[in-house]
Amino acid sequence: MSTDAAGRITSWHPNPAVPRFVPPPGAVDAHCHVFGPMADFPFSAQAKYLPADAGPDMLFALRDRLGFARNVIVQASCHGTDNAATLNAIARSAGAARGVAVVDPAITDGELEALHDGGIRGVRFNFLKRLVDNAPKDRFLDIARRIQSLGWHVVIYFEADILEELRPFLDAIPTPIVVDHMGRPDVAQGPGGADMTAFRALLDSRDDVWTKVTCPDRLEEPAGPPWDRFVTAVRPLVEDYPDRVLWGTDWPHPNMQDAVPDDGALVDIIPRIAVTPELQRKLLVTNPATLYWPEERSFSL
Ligand SMILES: O=C(O)c1cc(C(=O)O)oc(=O)c1
Repeated sequence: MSTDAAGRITSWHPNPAVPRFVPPPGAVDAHCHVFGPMADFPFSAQAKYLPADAGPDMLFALRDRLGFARNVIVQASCHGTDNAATLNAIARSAGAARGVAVVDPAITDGELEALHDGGIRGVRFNFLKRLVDNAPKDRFLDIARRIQSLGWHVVIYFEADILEELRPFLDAIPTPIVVDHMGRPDVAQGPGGADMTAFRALLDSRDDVWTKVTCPDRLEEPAGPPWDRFVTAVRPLVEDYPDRVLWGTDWPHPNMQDAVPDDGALVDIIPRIAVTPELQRKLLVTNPATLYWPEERSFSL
């Protein structure tokens, strides 16, 4: 555990390996965050963790080291509903990042449009009690209806044990849905286990539910490569839903300070879950472009 004198936590690897796998041109790290810097972008009073600074310069250096071209920056829970740090990182990316915001239900339509102008293309609903105090489904649904006209989607983070309870809420969301970290299945159950079976039922219920095949470090305990159980459980999902999967590092790995993953090793998982160049291109290039840079996709199709 790395905590400085001010109690601020470092949850990322100090010197990640350069991966052996070379991502295809235009590859997107579609799930990462920025923390601060705190002097410019203070953390929320409700934050459940107090991280050290992990700002845009560090994120873009990692992107280049890993061989990626773009980032999708997901507002981290420690920044609450103030998206300034995420917007700052997008603005500093020279067009190489877009983002997902967390918004207060009282947000105005004008404020949503300003987020769109700042590169936001979705809102995140977080149901993890260790990360947020409230997850008001009725107010989330209201937001989901209001973002429809912007062409955005909903990103949702929940754990496998509440999937069934969430189904009526999920079914009512009128926009595409992206599920963070596959709704945290127990990957030790294997590809046909109860958690993956329930998650596949959600994917099969409509064709606009997407997922991020991310976080072997979070989903496999004890954490650490080679993450064989993650690969065994997730590879069939990539093969069966090749047009609805996204991949990301999850850097700077909020709350992973006791077992920080090496981002280079995380990238080297990709060819084990997406085993052909075509699957890799969909996972890393065309799928994220469809959600985050749709104006480019309409030209290339
Ligand atoms: O599992 C987590 O602790 C976690 C936290 C956050 C966040 O704080 O936003 O985001 C993630 O994707 C995962």
